[in-house]
Amino acid sequence: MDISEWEQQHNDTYFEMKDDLKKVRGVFVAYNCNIDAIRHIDENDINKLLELVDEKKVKSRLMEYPRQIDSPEDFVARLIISMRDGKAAEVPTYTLDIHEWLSENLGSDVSRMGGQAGIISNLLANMEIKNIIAYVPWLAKEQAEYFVDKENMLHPVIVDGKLELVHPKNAYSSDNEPKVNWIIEFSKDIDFEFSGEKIRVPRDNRLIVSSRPPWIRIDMDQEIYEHLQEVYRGIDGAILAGYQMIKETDEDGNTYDHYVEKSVKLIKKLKEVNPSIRIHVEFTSIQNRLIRRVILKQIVQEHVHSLGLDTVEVANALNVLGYEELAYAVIKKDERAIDALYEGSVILLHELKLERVHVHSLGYYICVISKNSPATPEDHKKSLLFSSTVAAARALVGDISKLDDCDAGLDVPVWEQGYNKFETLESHLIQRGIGTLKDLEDGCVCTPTHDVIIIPTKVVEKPAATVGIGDTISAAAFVSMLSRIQKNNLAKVRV
Ligand SMILES: Nc1ncnc2c1ncn2[C@@H]1O[C@H](COP(=O)(O)OP(=O)(O)O)[C@@H](O)[C@H]1O
Ligand SMILES: O=P(O)(O)OC[C@H]1O[C@](O)(CO)[C@@H](O)[C@@H]1O
Ligand SMILES: [Mg+2]
Repeated sequence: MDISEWEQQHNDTYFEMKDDLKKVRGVFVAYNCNIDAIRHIDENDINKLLELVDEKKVKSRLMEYPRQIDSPEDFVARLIISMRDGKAAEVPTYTLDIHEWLSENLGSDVSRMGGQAGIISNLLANMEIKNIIAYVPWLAKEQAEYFVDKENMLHPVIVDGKLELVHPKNAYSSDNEPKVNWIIEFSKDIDFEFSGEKIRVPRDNRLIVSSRPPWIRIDMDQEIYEHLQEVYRGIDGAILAGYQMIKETDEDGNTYDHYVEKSVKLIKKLKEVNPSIRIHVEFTSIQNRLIRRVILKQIVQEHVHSLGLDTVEVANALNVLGYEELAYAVIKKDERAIDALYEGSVILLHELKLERVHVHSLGYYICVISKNSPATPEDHKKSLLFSSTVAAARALVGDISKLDDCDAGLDVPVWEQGYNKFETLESHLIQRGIGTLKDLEDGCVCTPTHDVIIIPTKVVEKPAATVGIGDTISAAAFVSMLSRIQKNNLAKVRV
């Protein structure tokens, strides 16, 4: 199929999938919500920041490449690296001092909902999907105000010993404080000088300072946990994210095993609430390699059905699973990269015993599916095409505030460069005997051990916002897949 036929496929599928969303009875979303303090900086700002820090210290930090931000010098060093190399980065800070320092010396332009779970909760509630049940262990009053004010936006609370679902603004604890992340955005071609080196920013990008306050815990209130089966409204799927918050040993002396056990217990509880529930984990950048491996091998493997991640995260996952060479091939920007990405996705599917691995990359998605997936390859393909249109709408407009806003994605073209990468993979797979030209033209290949869906996707030339588009892609695809499972089940009942 040529690019115009792929555009037609997007548009033919869209209205059917949009309509099917109403078949989903409810989605549970946990854990991480942030307030994202967003600041776009220019030359003046970077020069002002440089005056506020010790140049010698920054120089030495630049060499050391800090993995966490403990001081203003660490922050400025990571900012210079991001601006100079044009690479998006997300760096944790364990001290609240950085938030204070940035508030005093930089300030933010706007604050918005952040965190995979926060972004996904709002997206799905705005897409008018029934019963979006968010669970945030550290829900504070200020954070609760960032949830969309809609009736289907819910959070569990215990009232007189019984579980109730209310809007998050009525569910917060006044003991909690908001978790604020800083998103420092900068544009291509900014010029500045540091220690005699002239630096020109090669592309629009951002540095994310992910706060990790001492009170953060990936856990669930015991009373809510015990009453969870009272959620009788039917939860067809769960989207879980935020495991990157788990520490090797926390301030209370609990090791990561404690939180792995709690996380697995919640997944098992959700399966008690609905034995046919599908569980999705949205991945993210996890600096700590031990924690990254523990999440994959002890939470995702055996307990989770679906994994969403971008290409860098595929490489990072492969790396800690022992596939260092393949991980490097995924990251290298050469012809083989997309092949390695496909191979790596298949390895993740089998090694982590998943039903589905959905990888999003700029211009194409790859989704590998196990032979026992409750949705057909055609269902998966339609859900990917639908999510490509929804993501394009979000990139174009900056947000989705109602389901019809997604229609805006229909006018976004499939990206030529993404289509070319798709064709590269198509030809390599045919050369290796994995699928015929006909299969690949449809983007749907069935092999003896797994099925593969590959689609070229819509890309917005000048996106209004980029943070959270990956979360949007994964959530829209996963939930529309849930609607297909519901549709198939309803069809069986009718027969
Ligand atoms: N301009 C754009 N138009 C459409 N999709 C985009 C655009 N920019 C980024 N994307 C999609 O968003 C994804 C980013 O996902 P990810 O890296 O997981 O970031 P996040 O999780 O913060 O959203 C990319 O892989 C790409 O598929
Ligand atoms: O790991 P954290 O601190 O929850 O942040 C995860 C992501 O959520 C965001 O708030 C928005 O996606 C970003 O700050 C960050 O990339
Ligand atoms: Mg992501």
